[in-house]
Amino acid sequence: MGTVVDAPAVVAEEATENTLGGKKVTVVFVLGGPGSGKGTQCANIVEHFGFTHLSAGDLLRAEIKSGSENGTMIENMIKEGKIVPSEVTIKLLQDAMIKNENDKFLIDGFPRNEENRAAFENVTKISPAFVLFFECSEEEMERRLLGRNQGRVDDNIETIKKRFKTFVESSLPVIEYYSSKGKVKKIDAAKPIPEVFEDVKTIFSPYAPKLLFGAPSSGDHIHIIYAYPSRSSLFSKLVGMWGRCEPVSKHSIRHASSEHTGHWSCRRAPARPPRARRLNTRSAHAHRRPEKMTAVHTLRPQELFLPVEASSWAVRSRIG
Ligand SMILES: Nc1ncnc2c1ncn2[C@@H]1O[C@H](COP(=O)(O)OP(=O)(O)O)[C@@H](O)[C@H]1O
Ligand SMILES: Nc1ccn([C@H]2C[C@H](O)[C@@H](COP(=O)(O)OP(=O)(O)O)O2)c(=O)n1
Repeated sequence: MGTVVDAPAVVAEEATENTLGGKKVTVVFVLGGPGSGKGTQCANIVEHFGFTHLSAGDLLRAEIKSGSENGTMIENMIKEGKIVPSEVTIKLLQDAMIKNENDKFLIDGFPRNEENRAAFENVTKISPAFVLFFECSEEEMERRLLGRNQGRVDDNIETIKKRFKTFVESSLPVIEYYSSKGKVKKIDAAKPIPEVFEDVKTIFSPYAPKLLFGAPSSGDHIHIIYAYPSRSSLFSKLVGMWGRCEPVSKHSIRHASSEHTGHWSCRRAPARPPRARRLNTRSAHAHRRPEKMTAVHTLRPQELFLPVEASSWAVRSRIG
C-alpha cells in the first residue's frame, strides 16, 4: 500500500449540491507535478469507475490547434511553463462538462494556482468531492517527461524546470488549501503504474460498479441490473468474458436508492461467419441477426438488491 493520507475509507459526498447545466455533478480534482502520472491513472479510472476525464492541458492544447484567438497566448504561456488565465481554462472545462452526458468528472491538472481555484468555485459553484494528489520526486518526473515522446512543446529540459518551479510556487498552495479542508487523498506516484492504480482503486472504491443482479436467463442470455459506472464498461467486461456479445434490450430505471441504475439484457453474439459465407450478404445477415430472446429471467424484488461487485466478477461462475 502506498501512503494514502487524509483519506477516509469511504468518500463523503460533498455537503453542497453541485449542479451544472441542470444536472448534479461529482467532480474530483487530480493534481500532481508534471509527469507524476495524472493522465495515465485518469485513463484507468475512466475505464474502471465510469468517470469522464477532462485534462485542462489537453483542452488548452486543443484550443491552440483550433486556431482560436487565444491560441498564440496559450501556446506562449505553455512554452514558458506558466499558467494560462483562469477564465480561459474555466470556460473550456465548463463547456466540456455541460456538453458531456456523464455526471462524474475527473478534472486533471486544474486548479493549478489559487486564482484557478477561487475563480472555478465562484463561476461554477462546484466544490470537489476530493482532490487526488500524486506525489513524486522531481528526478522521477523529469525522467518520465523526457521519455514521454508525445511531441509536446513543453517536454524539454528548459521548460520542465520552469514547470517544476511553477508547481512548487503556485500549485502546492492549492493542495495545502484542500488539505486544510480534509479533502486531499495523497498517492505515492513513484511506484510502477499498476501499483499506483491499486492505491487509486482503494480511494475510488465507493464509485465501483455494482452489479446488483446478474444471472443467466437461458443458455446464451444474461439479464443484468447494474449501477454505475456505465453500460459501456460493463459491456466491455462481458465482451472480455464471452468474446463477443451484444445487447438486445436496455432501459434506464431508477433504483429505490435513487442511484442511477440500468436494466440490460444481452446475449452471446453468434460466431462470425467464415469469410466465404459473408460474401453472400443475405445469409451472412441472417446469421448475424440476433435471435429473438426466448426467455428473460424474472426478477424477484429481493434479487434486485443482491450486491455483487462487478469488478470481482463473482457472478462469473453463475453465467454458465
Ligand atoms: N507510475 C509510473 N511509472 C513510470 N512511468 C509512468 C508512471 N506513470 C506514468 N508514467 C509515464 O510517465 C509519463 C508521464 O505520465 P502522464 O500520465 O502523462 O503524467 P502527467 O499527466 O501527470 O503529466 C508517460 O510517458 C507515462 O507513460
Ligand atoms: N489549469 C491549467 C492546466 C494546464 N495549464 C498549462 C500550463 C501547463 O504547464 C500546461 C500543460 O499541462 P498538463 O496538465 O497537460 O501537463 P503536465 O501536468 O504539466 O504534464 O498547460 C494551465 O495553464 N492551466
